[in-house]
This record gives sequence, C-alpha cells and structure tokens, in this order.
Amino acid sequence: MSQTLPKPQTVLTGEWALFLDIDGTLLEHAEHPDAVSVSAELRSLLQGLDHKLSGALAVITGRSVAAVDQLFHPLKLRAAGLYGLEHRLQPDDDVEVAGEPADIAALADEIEAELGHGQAYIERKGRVLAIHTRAAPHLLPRATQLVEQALASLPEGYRVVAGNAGVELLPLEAAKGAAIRRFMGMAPFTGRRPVFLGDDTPDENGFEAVNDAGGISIRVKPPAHTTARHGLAGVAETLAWLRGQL
Ligand SMILES: O=P(O)(O)OC[C@H]1O[C@H](O[C@H]2O[C@H](CO)[C@@H](O)[C@H](O)[C@H]2O)[C@H](O)[C@@H](O)[C@@H]1O
Ligand SMILES: [Mg+2]
Repeated sequence: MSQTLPKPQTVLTGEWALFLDIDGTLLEHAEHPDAVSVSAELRSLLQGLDHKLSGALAVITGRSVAAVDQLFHPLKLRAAGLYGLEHRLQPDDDVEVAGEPADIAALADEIEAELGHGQAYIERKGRVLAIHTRAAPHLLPRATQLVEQALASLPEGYRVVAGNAGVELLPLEAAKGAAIRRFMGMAPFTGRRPVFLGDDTPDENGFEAVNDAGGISIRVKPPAHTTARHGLAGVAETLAWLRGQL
C-alpha cells in the first residue's frame, strides 16, 4: 500500500548535497538488470546538477560502480556501489573491486542450478549476490529461503535484504547510510546538508542517515511504512523535480 507524503519544496542551492539511488528512482524498472538504459537527457540533467552543486552529487546504488559507469558512459559520477562496499569519492579515483568469495560462488552456483532454468536471474556482484525473480515471481519464496538458509553456513557478517522483485545477500557493512556518511566527511560534501532520493527497502537506512543529519529524505512511490519524510509519485515525477532544480 502506498501513502502520500509531502513533496519536497526545497530548492537545492550550494548548501545541499544530493544523493541518488538509480533503479526505481532515476530509471523505471525493466524486466532484466541489463535492459535499462540512460538517456542523453538524464545524463545531461545529472551533469547539470553536479555542476550546480559544485560536485556534491553521488549515486548510491546496489549496482557495482563498473555497472554504473557502463550505464552512464561517458559521464563519470561520484558513486557508492554495492550498497557502499565500493566507492568512488572523486570522479577520477580508482575503485577497489573485491572478487567473489568462494563460499558465495558456491552458493550462487547452487542457486543457479536450481532456479536459473526457471527464469530467475542470478546476478553475481562479487561480495553481493542478487536473485532476480521479476520474470518468475513464483520463485521468490524459494529464492529467499535458499539465501536465508545459507546464512547458517556462511561466515558471520551477511544479511538478506528484500530487493525489488528479488532478494539480495550482502555483507553487514554494505549499507547506504554508511556510504552517505562517508561522502559527507569529504569535500565537496562536508558542511552541506544531505538530500537522498530512493525507492526501496535498502534505501531506508540511507533515509535514516539523512534524517539524523538534518537533511531531506525522499522516497519514490512511498509505501505505508517508510522513514522518509517526503515522497514523489514515481520516476517521472522524480525526474521532473530534479529538472526543476537546475
Ligand atoms: O540501489 P539501486 O540503484 O536501486 O539498485 C538496486 C538493484 O537494481 C537492479 O535491480 C533492480 O532493477 C532491475 C532493472 O530495472 C530489475 O530488473 C530488477 O528486478 C531490480 O531488482 C540491479 O540489477 C541490482 O544489482 C541492484 O542492487
Ligand atoms: Mg532503487
């Protein structure tokens, strides 16, 4: 069930820092993670906002930074990927990329063998594993059960999070709130107030961080329960709001 939260009225000036989720916020969901694309208009909108905010703009996403770069090419954004496990604090920085741990690889193979033929898509992101069931919603309960059961045999320090039409297994330290706090400790973000737009369960942790910092939390398509204090109806309204900030 969705709810109506007030639309954000703030005009983003130089005292603000802008943090953006990607899927479901800037891009409408598609059947498969690789089926989304970024328009030239969206690229130029983000470039314009980045310029207006003197670089205090970052994407905070469950995708890897490499996947972000592929999507937004040739634009290189400041980014936290894999829910903050990866980060690029300055556009030209290198990103440290972790490989897939052996136990996660074994689990991914096992899930692939059971669900991969039934149209679930297993997205292997190194230390994060996502099982997408958008094309086969009946597989979601089994996918969730498999990753939850795996928690018992994995080393401590993993958790299971509901994805959008899927489920993800991720290390405990992967959290959007921590990623936002890391950016806020660095130029050009320091001293500003954060605004975060997101659409999903893993974004709630980011909303909490932003609320604590006296910022503005905005959930796209807000459900009945959210810690976000503002809402936007969908991707189209989000893009219109962002365009209005230029
Ligand atoms: O934090 P986000 O930027 O919102 O990324 C969350 C996940 O997004 C992608 O999956 C979701 O979008 C796909 C494309 O619309 C869709 O097919 C899938 O069902 C959604 O769950 C991405 O593939 C994941 O890696 C991100 O974690
Ligand atoms: Mg999202």
